[in-house]
Amino acid sequence: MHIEVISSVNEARADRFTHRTAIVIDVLRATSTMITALQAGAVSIYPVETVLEARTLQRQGYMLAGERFCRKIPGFELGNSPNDFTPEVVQGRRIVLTTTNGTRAVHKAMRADFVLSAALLNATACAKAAIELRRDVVLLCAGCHDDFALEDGLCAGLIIDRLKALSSSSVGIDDFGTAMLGLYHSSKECVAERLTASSSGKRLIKMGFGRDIESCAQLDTSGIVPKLQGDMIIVG
Ligand SMILES: O=C(O)[C@H](CS(=O)(=O)O)OP(=O)(O)O
Ligand SMILES: [Mg+2]
Repeated sequence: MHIEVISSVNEARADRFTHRTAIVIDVLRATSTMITALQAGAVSIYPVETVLEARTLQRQGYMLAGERFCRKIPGFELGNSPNDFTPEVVQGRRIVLTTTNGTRAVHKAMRADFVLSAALLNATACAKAAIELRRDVVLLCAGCHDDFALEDGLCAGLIIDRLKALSSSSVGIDDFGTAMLGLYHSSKECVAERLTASSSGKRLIKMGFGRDIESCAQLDTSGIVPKLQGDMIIVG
């Protein structure tokens, strides 16, 4: 198995995904939110790039969720805080999600044979699912506004660590992936601190979303692996 890591959406050329399994990572907060929503019983998540597309789907019974500048979009039922996606709120619902980076990243990865969503919450489950799909793997760090985001790179390193431990075949890693594996190994005793000190973490704290960082910093608390099927993300 060969593993490549793409540092941000900006670097995500379509040809990097062909014949591969793509793992999209947006720890703060979109992919953590997707995992939490599906864990809480949401039926599906429809990732869209614009607020207008989301509003159009509201008439078809979708629950609208997402953020701009970290805050809930006016008229939407939910923002991008994983803690708001409780069973009471989302069980049985079809959700449309639009966020600044994460949902854009899912769209960039759509050329892949399979598209999975990962965060710290489901890293090991996601690595296992990727191994079962028997393709080379490309990890797409969503990043922030086209730049690399530390929390996504750290999670990529964690998933590479798990892929290496669990794969029965030999594993080759590109240079950026090797660097992210090193980042994970040097951070594993202080994951929450790394998230808090990251640019995205500082921004979320400033905006009053510090509690979300605590939730997103949990390792392997979920066995849910969101998987793209057509336009929808469902439990894989
Ligand atoms: O809602 C979030 O945490 C971010 C917003 S921003 O890019 O940090 O302003 O969006 P996401 O798509 O989850 O990275
Ligand atoms: Mg992010």
